[in-house]
Amino acid sequence: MTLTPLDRAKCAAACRAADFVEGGMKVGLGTGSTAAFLIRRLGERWREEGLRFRGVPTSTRTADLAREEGIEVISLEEARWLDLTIDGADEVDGSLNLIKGGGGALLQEKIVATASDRMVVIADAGKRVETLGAFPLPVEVVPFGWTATRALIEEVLVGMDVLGRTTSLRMNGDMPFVTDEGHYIIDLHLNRIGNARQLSLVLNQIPGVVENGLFLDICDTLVMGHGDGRVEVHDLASGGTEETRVDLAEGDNVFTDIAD
Ligand SMILES: O=C(CO)[C@H](O)[C@H](O)COP(=O)(O)O
Repeated sequence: MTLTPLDRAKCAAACRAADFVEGGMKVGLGTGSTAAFLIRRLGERWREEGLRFRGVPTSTRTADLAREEGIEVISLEEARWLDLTIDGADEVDGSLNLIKGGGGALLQEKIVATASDRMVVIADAGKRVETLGAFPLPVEVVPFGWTATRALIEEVLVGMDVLGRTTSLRMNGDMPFVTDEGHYIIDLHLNRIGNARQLSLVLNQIPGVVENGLFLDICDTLVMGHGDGRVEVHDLASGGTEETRVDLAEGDNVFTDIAD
């Protein structure tokens, strides 16, 4: 099976980040295709190295995959606090601020990441941007009165430093997409977000808005993969960047399982 350079980049980042998990840790497990590579790799380490840790999933999809891999799954209520969360992202800027929620799991992802000593983001190099906003910003809303909530969101966007102002209700076929918590998602097509902090605060003040996909000052480390197996690890605290290469042969099973 031929794997795309994009899959290789995601897998390289995920395999490198899997090394951050140590025995006895409580680990937040992200959602999405990059996070799926991570969970496969952690499953390998569980079986082959006897690595034992407890995973807190950020979605039912991730919980199912982690259990399939034989990883011990606990809830955030049981864990209370986590050593580490590893998750994907839709966009990452130079300060490691993020847009997340492309997979619709932003609420659990934000709660889990915020309840962690360290958040590590795994991403292919295409996710790196100068300024956030080309990827539509997901906003999770309560279904009750969602059209009124959407109108209020569109109203506040008028005063914001953004380029685009259209919004769309995320769909799943003919029906609205429903999150694990039973909410809807409104995607904001902003193109460029000039002041992410202000936008995040204003959005979360609108009644009916549960949370938005801006993750500001939450990510500590970015592990960015390239299609040739190169991986850059950017650490915010030290300001340092380390470059390594992941032996992709090592991740072959991980690749195949996901690609299938
Ligand atoms: O935020 C997310 C899910 O809500 C994902 O982490 C984000 O969408 C990236 O996904 P992928 O790794 O598939 O590109």
